[in-house]
Amino acid sequence: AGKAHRLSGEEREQLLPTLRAVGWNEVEGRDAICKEFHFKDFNRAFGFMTRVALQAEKLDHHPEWFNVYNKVHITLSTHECGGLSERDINLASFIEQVANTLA
Ligand SMILES: C[C@H](O)[C@H](O)[C@H]1CNC2=NC(N)=NC(=O)C2=N1
Repeated sequence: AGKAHRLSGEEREQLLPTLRAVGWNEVEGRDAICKEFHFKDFNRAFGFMTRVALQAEKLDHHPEWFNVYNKVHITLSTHECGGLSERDINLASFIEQVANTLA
């Protein structure tokens, strides 16, 4: 499930640009990243959440998220280390894969 240490500056320079390029942003005043996903309808949005939820359980690493109808807002951070860790990058990558197959 990846280490739970906070990402170093160097690791961030390596890992965050790819996620920024697909719409992830850093959260103001918090060491976390977030992104809003839009789907055609609630059914697809919830299907997306279901698949992410199952992977979150498998990784034992869970998103903070808000869903209203076809929109899902996701924030990722590692509570154990109080900031971004490898686990967040891994989960974000998985989330992108699922979103791309469901958009
Ligand atoms: C007990 C359980 O392993 C821990 O609480 C896990 C669960 N899911 C988690 N999710 C996230 N985002 N951060 C954590 O530190 C975390 N810890």
